[in-house]
Amino acid sequence: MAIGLFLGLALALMRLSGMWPLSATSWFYIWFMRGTPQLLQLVFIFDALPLIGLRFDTFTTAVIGFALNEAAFSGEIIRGGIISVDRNQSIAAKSLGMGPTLTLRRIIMPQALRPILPAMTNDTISMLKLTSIASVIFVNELTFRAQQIVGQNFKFFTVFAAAAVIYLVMTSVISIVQAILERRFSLEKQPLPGSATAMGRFFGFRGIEKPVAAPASYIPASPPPPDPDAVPERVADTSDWIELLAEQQRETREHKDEPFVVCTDVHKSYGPNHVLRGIDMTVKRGEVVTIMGPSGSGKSTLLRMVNHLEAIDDGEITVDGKYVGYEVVKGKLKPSRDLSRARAEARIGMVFQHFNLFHHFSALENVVEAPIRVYGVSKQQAHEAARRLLIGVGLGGHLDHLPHRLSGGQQQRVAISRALAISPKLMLFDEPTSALDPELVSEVLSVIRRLAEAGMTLIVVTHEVRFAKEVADRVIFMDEGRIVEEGPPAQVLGNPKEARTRRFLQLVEREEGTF
Ligand SMILES: Nc1ncnc2c1ncn2[C@@H]1O[C@H](COP(=O)(O)OP(=O)(O)OP(=O)(O)O)[C@@H](O)[C@H]1O
Repeated sequence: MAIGLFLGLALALMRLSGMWPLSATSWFYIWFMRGTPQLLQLVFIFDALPLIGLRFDTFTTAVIGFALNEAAFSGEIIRGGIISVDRNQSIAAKSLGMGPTLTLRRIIMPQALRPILPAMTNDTISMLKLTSIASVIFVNELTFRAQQIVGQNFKFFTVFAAAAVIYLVMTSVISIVQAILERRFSLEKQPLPGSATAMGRFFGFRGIEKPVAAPASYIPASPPPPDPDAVPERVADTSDWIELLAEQQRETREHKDEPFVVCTDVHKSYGPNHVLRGIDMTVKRGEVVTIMGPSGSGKSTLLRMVNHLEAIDDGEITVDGKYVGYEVVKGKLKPSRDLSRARAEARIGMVFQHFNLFHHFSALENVVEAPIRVYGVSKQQAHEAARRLLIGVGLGGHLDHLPHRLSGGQQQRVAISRALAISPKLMLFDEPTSALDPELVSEVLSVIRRLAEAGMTLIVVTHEVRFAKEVADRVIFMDEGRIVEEGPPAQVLGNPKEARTRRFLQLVEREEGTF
């Protein structure tokens, strides 16, 4: 079973890899093993392989046969689990500089295990019962042995009932392991009332579900335990936090107004769709730039290319004088071999429209993950900094809450804290408020406003005209993959030169009222 699972994981990863020889080999193996009777496979290993000098005893034959067969089925179950995890989870991990193995181990597999476990348990139980067919190669397994005993004493009912009880015990053990693992990887880490008994878990019923109150243990004991009542829901007084950020931005202040993000003639296509058509953009150190434009104009694509979440087709982008994820080889730009490391070194924080928090981690765990795993910060230091950041954005009472127990505005504030925890030199915001209810928008915007006050370099894709007027140093308006107009907010938003900008602003004004 264990061998089958291990091989199954390898087959699933091979099928999902972008390399077609691996993917095709895995596909062929799965197709063949699932398409041929297991009985034939056992007979083949036992009778045909000796012809080429591979001779195994009956027990080893059974182990190999079942493991190879199990690998094909578990491979597909594991692949199904992996692809069921939202793609945005790995995009968020990438943006934090996490490499493929770390992302698979820490982010994807713990979430994939939830759908994998029930299917895998079914499969294991089926396999266990199927072991009876090993008797054809004279493996002395349970059913075969029962038949032999019945042949001697003719007590059909007693002997077969005993065999059934032994099977039931074995399959029950597997079901209990499943229940324990499901609980371990459940998003409901806190015990659910009505489902806390082992019997309840075993049989899969939950009793009467009641709303779960946050247990007292939500508030960590040290350092300073924040009182949930004392931390208001609005963004807390963050002088301490702002000081920390302002301290981090010292270099920014010393070199203020130097070019920091430089995009030169950047092009990007998705198939025939030419999304970016020659973008030239410079963002200075400490500058706050908002990018606006109609849907599909390429704003998010441009943002994702700054930290190399998307590759550039033509042109170049530098951040702090360096290419992110490219190296110059013989005068030409080549993708870096270690892209995750390049992203991590660039220290670019990114906040997404749909937050992309890691669903299986609490708010605090979301924030400490990259500092500990990617940047090697000690656990204690990372936890202290994360608490400080989360308290700073008014979430001191929610440190141990999983994302689905937080409102959209709270989730976005965790996402901002997570990006800030890597001490970014640049923050990218991709429509950070467009998935939020109107009353939650201001709590997120006020955090971004504070980052601007701390002197951080920010590029914010947003349609919040009032926010852009108040906070941005410059507004860039994009349409059809080009920059149509850029300048100070008062000019671009108050008195746009281009008819296209005017039309867009009129539409936004109509939707959101006067700004
Ligand atoms: N991964 C992708 N594969 C294929 N096409 C894509 C991909 N990402 C974006 N596009 C396409 O590129 C174009 C620009 O998308 P992008 O998300 O950058 O626009 P946007 O201006 O940010 O729009 P919105 O405000 O709606 O998010 C769209 O036509 C979109 O369908």
